[in-house]
Amino acid sequence: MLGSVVVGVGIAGCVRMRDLLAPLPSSAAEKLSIKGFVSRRTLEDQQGVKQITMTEALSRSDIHVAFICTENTSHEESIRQFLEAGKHVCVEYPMTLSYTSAVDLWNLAQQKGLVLHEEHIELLTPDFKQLKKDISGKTLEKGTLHFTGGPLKPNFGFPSFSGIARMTWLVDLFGELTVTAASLVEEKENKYMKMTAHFLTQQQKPLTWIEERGPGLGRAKTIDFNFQDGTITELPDGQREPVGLFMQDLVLFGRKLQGDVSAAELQAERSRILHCLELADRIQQLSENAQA
Ligand SMILES: NC(=O)C1=CN([C@@H]2O[C@H](COP(=O)(O)OP(=O)(O)OC[C@H]3O[C@@H](n4cnc5c(N)ncnc54)[C@H](OP(=O)(O)O)[C@@H]3O)[C@@H](O)[C@H]2O)C=CC1
Ligand SMILES: C=CC1=C(C)/C(=C/c2[nH]c(/C=C3N=C(/C=C4\NC(=O)C(C)=C4C=C)C(C)=C\3CCC(=O)O)c(CCC(=O)O)c2C)NC1=O
Repeated sequence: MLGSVVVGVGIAGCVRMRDLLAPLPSSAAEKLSIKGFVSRRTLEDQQGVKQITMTEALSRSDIHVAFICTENTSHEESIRQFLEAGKHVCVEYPMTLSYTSAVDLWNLAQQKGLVLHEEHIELLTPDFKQLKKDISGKTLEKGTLHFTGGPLKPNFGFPSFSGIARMTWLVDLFGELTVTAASLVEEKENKYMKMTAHFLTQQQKPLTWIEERGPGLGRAKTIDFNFQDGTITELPDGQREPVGLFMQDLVLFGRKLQGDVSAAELQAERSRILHCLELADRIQQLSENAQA
């Protein structure tokens, strides 16, 4: 059994605790058990799980794994502390708020022989799985992905990082991208922002990603993908699955801990994650240059 700690008790942290308390039967997630949670607040027991201090989490020999579920600005430091302490890490996306720090952390994990896993539930949704099937074999001419949502709390970072799930969709569907232009419109007083990023695929086809957040905007994605033989403007309704998204991710993490994921698969995932973080960095630079 691998004793685990959940760091940060928000939406994601609570779901992690729920799933660790009732892992999918006969799956790799059953290898994990929860020993406690860490919070910067003083909290009562959560779902029967006890609060422990960060020092305890880092030093206890029966704790082998940390789930980092805090807001994005604090991921990097927590990941580093747990890796240094010899613990495996599962972090909610985005891993960090810069490409170089992610490379550093990944090297550290490798040196220490530890698993560093970044959650990507957006790739596990039924809609995405169906979209990927529908698109397979088609040749893209141009496309747009427009995300809207409510304002984020502070400390989630630049929108190309907080919204990396949308870019991960594009990269998973269409391959490696190059950023050609990016801009950010921000009305801080209205809690409104709109980021626009333009990409080219390796086949030199244009893709646009819009990340828009503001009060009253519902969480939604609109797509407009033009292919040589037709257009997809609606997300397909995928087949609902009995296993929740975070549980599917937990099973994948568990399989990595057991050494059940092939080196090729690990390498492909790592390349995709680092590529997306590099694009996020580039989008931030271009947007900030445009504003200066
Ligand atoms: N929500 C989702 O569906 C998904 C979230 N993620 C990622 O998960 C991470 C965390 O996101 P999410 O859980 O949504 O964020 P939350 O805002 O719910 O929680 C973030 C942190 O804020 C603190 N916090 C939570 N509630 C309160 C409160 N009432 N008062 C004061 N502090 C509070 C907690 O830290 P502490 O306990 O230390 O105070 C918590 O870890 C992010 O990296 C995000 O990108 C990724 C995919 C999906
Ligand atoms: C109701 C309020 C609500 C909040 C505060 C919320 C927060 C929230 N959802 C996220 C992603 C996500 N959230 C979900 C899904 C959910 N997440 C949920 O909390 C719920 C109830 C669902 C319902 C199915 C998915 C699938 C993602 C992955 C990102 C994506 O698909 O774009 C993220 C990570 C950043 C991002 O990609 O936008 C945050 C902070 N989601 C919400 O729905």
